[in-house]
Amino acid sequence: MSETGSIGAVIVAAGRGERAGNRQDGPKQYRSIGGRAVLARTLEAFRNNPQIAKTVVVIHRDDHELFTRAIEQTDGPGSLIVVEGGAERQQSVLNGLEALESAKLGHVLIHDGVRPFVSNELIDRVIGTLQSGEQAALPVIAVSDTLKKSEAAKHVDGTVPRSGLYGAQTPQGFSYRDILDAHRAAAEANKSDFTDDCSIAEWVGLPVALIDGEPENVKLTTARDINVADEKLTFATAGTHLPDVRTGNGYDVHALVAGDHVTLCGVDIPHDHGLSGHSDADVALHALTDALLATCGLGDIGDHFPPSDSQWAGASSHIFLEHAAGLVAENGGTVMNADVTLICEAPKIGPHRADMRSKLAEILGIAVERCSVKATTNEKIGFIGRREGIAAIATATVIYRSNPNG
Ligand SMILES: Nc1ccn([C@@H]2O[C@H](COP(=O)(O)OP(=O)(O)OP(=O)(O)O)[C@@H](O)[C@H]2O)c(=O)n1
Ligand SMILES: C[C@](O)(CO)[C@H](O)COP(=O)(O)O
Repeated sequence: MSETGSIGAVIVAAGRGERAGNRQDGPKQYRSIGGRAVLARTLEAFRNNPQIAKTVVVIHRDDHELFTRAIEQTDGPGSLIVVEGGAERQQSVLNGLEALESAKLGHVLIHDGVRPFVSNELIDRVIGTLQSGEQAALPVIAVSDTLKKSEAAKHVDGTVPRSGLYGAQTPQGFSYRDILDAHRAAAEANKSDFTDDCSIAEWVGLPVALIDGEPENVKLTTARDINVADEKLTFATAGTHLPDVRTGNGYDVHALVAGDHVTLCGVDIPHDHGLSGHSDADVALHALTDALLATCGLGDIGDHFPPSDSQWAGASSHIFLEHAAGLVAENGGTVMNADVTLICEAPKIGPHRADMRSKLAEILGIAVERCSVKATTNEKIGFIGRREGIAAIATATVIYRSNPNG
């Protein structure tokens, strides 16, 4: 295909995701669904389509770090162009289109970074419509609910006939030059209230062809949308609706000795003592490793990493948890949740809880919502109460596609 006729994509991901709620792990496009960031999945969908020659992703200026982490969950950045977005979606799209100007595209597809379930067939359908001569292609779903109108959102003012009404999806496809000119004209006219790109095409008088959208191609807008997407992908990985659910628990304890920090759930915490014992003596990761191994009856951490083996002295305990998670996966298991309780008088766990949960999520490759870290003191009773040691109890739940021991 000649350079002039090639097809580009603009993926907008610079929004703040206000309706999904602000959270520590960033706006919705960086939340984990089925173990990978929403945006990583969306970008992969476009990368996997051989017809797309050039892709630009538009991100928020504060999100470079989050974006780098999301990209690590794909095959890498490749020739992806990254630009910063604006205050409104419309501005973000324009920035993305401008960044593609030197690519001499024939057509461009504009897509929401938060529609990760876009299928290859839908991308092909949009491209096919453009290649058949249409100037703009819009995937839609006919409205199927009865529509009510209400100004005050209290009582119904009337019923809107739904015939001829459609919900608009992305990717929306255009002749590159037409949509760039239309966006520039809208910016020049200070019109900034367009919620999709076809509205801008309509505003400049371009004909927009309707094509079939896909019900699965939802826009993740609310926290519920994200939870539903995570469940859908997690169950798809588990590959079953009659799950073989296994629960495992683990317990570990290590002595407090002279030192200046402890490592718990993979997080280094400054402390007036250190922990002694196997590897970095991270009781939490050791207990959780045992809990995971228990779900498939594969013994305990000592069987896999004997304390007598000097290669594990001082080792970082995430190696053990990763290994256990790998065995679970090899046996057809999907980790549904991990729960750790730390039992210690000090240090305080609360300030580190979020980092610990993120660390567990990262090691296990699951959403942070599926990881829990709790702490309790031992009410100054016994060896823990006397600050002689720290203990951890862990529970893991895993769904197996088939009997792991069968
Ligand atoms: N200034 C903006 C606003 C939105 N978007 C992107 O446009 C897509 C669809 O927007 P929406 O679902 O409305 O996302 P947000 O604007 O992030 O959500 P909210 O309105 O709840 O804050 C998202 O991929 C979002 O990241 C963008 O690139 N730049
Ligand atoms: C472009 C869009 O996805 C079409 O449905 C949608 O309009 C963008 O989301 P927003 O919530 O309107 O910003």
